Amino acid sequence: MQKNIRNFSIIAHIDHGKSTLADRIIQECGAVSNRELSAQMMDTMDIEQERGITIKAQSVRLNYEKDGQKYILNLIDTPGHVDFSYEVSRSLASSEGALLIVDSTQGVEAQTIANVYIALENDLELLPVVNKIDLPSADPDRVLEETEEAIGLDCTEHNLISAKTGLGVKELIDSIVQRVPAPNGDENAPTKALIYDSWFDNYLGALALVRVYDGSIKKGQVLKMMNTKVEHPVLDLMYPHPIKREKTKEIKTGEIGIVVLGLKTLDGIAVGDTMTDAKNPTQKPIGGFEPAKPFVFAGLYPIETDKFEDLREALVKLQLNDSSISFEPESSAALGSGFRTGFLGMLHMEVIKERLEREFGLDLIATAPTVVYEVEKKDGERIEIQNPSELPEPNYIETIYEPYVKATILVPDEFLGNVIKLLNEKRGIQIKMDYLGKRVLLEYDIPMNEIVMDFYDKLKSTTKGYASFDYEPIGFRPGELKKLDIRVAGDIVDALSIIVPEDKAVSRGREFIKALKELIPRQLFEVAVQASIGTTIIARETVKSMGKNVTAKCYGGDITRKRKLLEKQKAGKKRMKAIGKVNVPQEAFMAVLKI
Ligand SMILES: Nc1nc2c(ncn2[C@@H]2O[C@H](COP(=O)(O)OP(=O)(O)OP(=O)(O)O)[C@@H](O)[C@H]2O)c(=O)[nH]1
Repeated sequence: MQKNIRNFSIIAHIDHGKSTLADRIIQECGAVSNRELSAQMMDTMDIEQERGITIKAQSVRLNYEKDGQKYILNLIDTPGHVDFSYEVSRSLASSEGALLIVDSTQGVEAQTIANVYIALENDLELLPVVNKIDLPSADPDRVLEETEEAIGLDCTEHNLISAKTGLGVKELIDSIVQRVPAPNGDENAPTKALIYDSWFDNYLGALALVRVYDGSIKKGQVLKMMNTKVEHPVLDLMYPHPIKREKTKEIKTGEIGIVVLGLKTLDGIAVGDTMTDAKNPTQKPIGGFEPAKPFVFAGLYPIETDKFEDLREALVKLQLNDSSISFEPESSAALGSGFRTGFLGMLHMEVIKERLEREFGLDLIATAPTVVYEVEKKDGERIEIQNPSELPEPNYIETIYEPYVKATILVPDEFLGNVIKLLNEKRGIQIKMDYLGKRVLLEYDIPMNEIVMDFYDKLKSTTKGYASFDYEPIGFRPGELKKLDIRVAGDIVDALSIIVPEDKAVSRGREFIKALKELIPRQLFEVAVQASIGTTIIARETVKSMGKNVTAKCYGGDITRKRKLLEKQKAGKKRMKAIGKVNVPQEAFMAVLKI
């Protein structure tokens, strides 16, 4: 019965307590015994637990009884980080309501606002929930007032809770039952279901987590993915649960469930696609499908050149789990053979690199991340550039387009000057500036390239950690851009090339090679480090030679000490990549992030 189903998500700024609340609701509904209750059940991946962040959306089906009526509560946890905003939007599209969690010691933050926009686009009923009221510094009145002001949401009806102690959580569940609308799909229409998450299970193969809008999904039914056109019979159906999934023969209208298709890869099971009956398809798919698109690219190279095939195998395996990664072989004169790999954002890139090293035992060099540029050539052709070294010669280029984002920033007014200065340095364009009590809400359009560098760190350090930040891609705009090359000992190191705004080329080139000079260890000879645009050298530094022999200062006397020094020198080399005659450490490839 649809009238007794409630589908809801939890949205919040990072660390405001989503996962803690999800655990508490699960416990309150008796879905796990106390023995099974381990902290942060909803965050299941190792790296998620270690970093305390939610990467993949998790869902759970719960039973709840109120006034003698039995309800099914489907809780949809959403990823908390900006890199995964597309998953947030699909999770929200699967719900009728959302709990808007605000930390009573912090107040509304950038991500709260960004997520509310997505929720409102999806017409969700928003329930304001003020969390962490057990803390002495909690100020729920101020936080509620701020929520009304920043979001324009009527907060007369709200819940005050402590997800940690459980205070107010039962009342919150009652509010969910009362206020979140029941789904109202057409039970007799052809099957129509939204895939809002998909992943790979070693035993079961590809799994799709779906929300059924119309009709139902039955075991044995042949389903068709409307966008990718993949058709496949349903092998099994399950209800999602963090510990034990329950099998079912049918996922009915308005419900969520896991579809087992027995496919060996995730190909064709795309988040955002619509599933329907292959023989009796629905007329229109659920709107707004866009394939997850990598925004940030970097080269990944094995330090030992014979590990190239191992790296390929590892990437293939990871892609089974995470279809948003893309990779293509590339070769660099400096680094040898590797892969140009695409990620959803910087955090995603770090997580994948860490998993490759940890789970597959690979030692990798990663080049500096870059965004995707679009180049319109003089002959009219438009090409995509994922690697700065591929930029065509200037005389072939008509216009270079770069991706922009809409950045939302909340900052205490005492730091406003610092933040505006930083945004100007990063070529930001102010769209909006509003006061919220003693804090300021800023909206800026800003080139994405400026924020994949160390924008977030700089923002944090210039505001003593008080600013919060979120962003959303808004498309490409033309830019006055140039390729900056780095030469080490006279040779261009392709893996160090970057694309820079023309009017900042000289200053950034200078800073870049200054940083490189510090990172490239002294060699047996003097090494020139230069920045150039085309054939023009715009800056130069010299790494002084260390003299002929590290053992020279031992005067030939102490032979053990001499051997130790030579061994140390040898070990030091291993973590380096030899470029021509010069050994360059991993840090040098990330030096660009510091400028
Ligand atoms: N004192 C107190 N601490 C809380 C409460 N709720 C959550 N916390 C703590 O706040 C921190 C963040 O909570 P999480 O549940 O991990 O936050 P989250 O929003 O899920 O974070 P992401 O998954 O990374 O987006 C943890 O250390 C929790 O223990 C609360 O009601 N009271």
